[in-house]
Amino acid sequence: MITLKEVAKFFGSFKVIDNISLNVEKGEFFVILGKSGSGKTTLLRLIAGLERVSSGKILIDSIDVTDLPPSKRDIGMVFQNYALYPNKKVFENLMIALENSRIDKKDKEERIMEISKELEIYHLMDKYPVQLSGGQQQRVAIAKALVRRPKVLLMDEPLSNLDVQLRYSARKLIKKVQKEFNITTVYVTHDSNEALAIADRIGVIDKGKLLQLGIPEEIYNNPSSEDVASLIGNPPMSFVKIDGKIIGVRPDDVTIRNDGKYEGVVSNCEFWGSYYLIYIDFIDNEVKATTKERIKEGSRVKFDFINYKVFGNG
Ligand SMILES: Nc1ncnc2c1ncn2[C@@H]1O[C@H](COP(=O)(O)OP(=O)(O)OP(=O)(O)O)[C@@H](O)[C@H]1O
Repeated sequence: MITLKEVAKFFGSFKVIDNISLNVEKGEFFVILGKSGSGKTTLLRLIAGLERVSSGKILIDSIDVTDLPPSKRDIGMVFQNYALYPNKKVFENLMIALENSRIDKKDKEERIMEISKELEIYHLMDKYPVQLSGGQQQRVAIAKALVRRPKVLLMDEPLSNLDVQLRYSARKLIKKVQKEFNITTVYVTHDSNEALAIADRIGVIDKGKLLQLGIPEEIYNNPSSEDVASLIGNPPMSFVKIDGKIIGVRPDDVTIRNDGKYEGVVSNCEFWGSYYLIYIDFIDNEVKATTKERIKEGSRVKFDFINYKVFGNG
């Protein structure tokens, strides 16, 4: 379990992390979601010990690690750039990760074989990193982080260099291995769909503050504020001002019909595969809706909201 107690981090006078307290349970897949610059990477680096907290405490399995260096925290890390030794073969890269483990050579080899089979890199042991595809390098980097069997795995946008197809298979594999080894994981992303797909629980942060903590369904169905709602879902929610109130409505919750209460003009129509996404201008607002058929730009349409969330007075 990882415990953060009122953790704050300043760079100069700039508060990057603002008194964050949270628990990540043993074996939990915890995702930190936030936009660029929100403080995600800094929070992960604080847990790793790559940055020192300005105030607060960090505990791993009830041990206070606040003042310990990364090497003493029993963590594995995977970052965007996979940090493999270019002049070492895959097998040697994995051996280096076990350099300080007090187990004999045979056990080290067994562990490497086990994790390599799991991550489907067994056949790549004699290759140099440069001979591997991005997806293969990423799997080696994960193997490198896991082969020591750390208590905690920290991942910072580990899929961002992969193409779309590979991202899906890689995230499935990460989740499978994480559950099999029951490893407490903190995973940073700015991609809300990725967060919703992979997380046991999500912590949404903005400007260094923890805005909401919950399971994916809670965060999606019941965002606690406009800031959280604006980060979740693709296509995203529209925010409209109606009768002095700010209302958040998802594109799926807008129906186009002849007797609709509202009326506007379609300014854009995009094909998204199984539906079209249309943008409707009305009064000072823009609403996105999904439709089964293409609607020409410039058309007038009537519509209703079948579901929405009120976020306050506008
Ligand atoms: N070493 C540093 N010195 C000063 N400011 C920093 C330092 N590292 C990060 N920052 C600032 O702290 C803020 C948070 O940065 P951080 O990298 O944690 O955000 P992020 O959410 O991970 O963003 P991204 O998704 O773009 O990587 C940013 O405004 C950044 O400019």
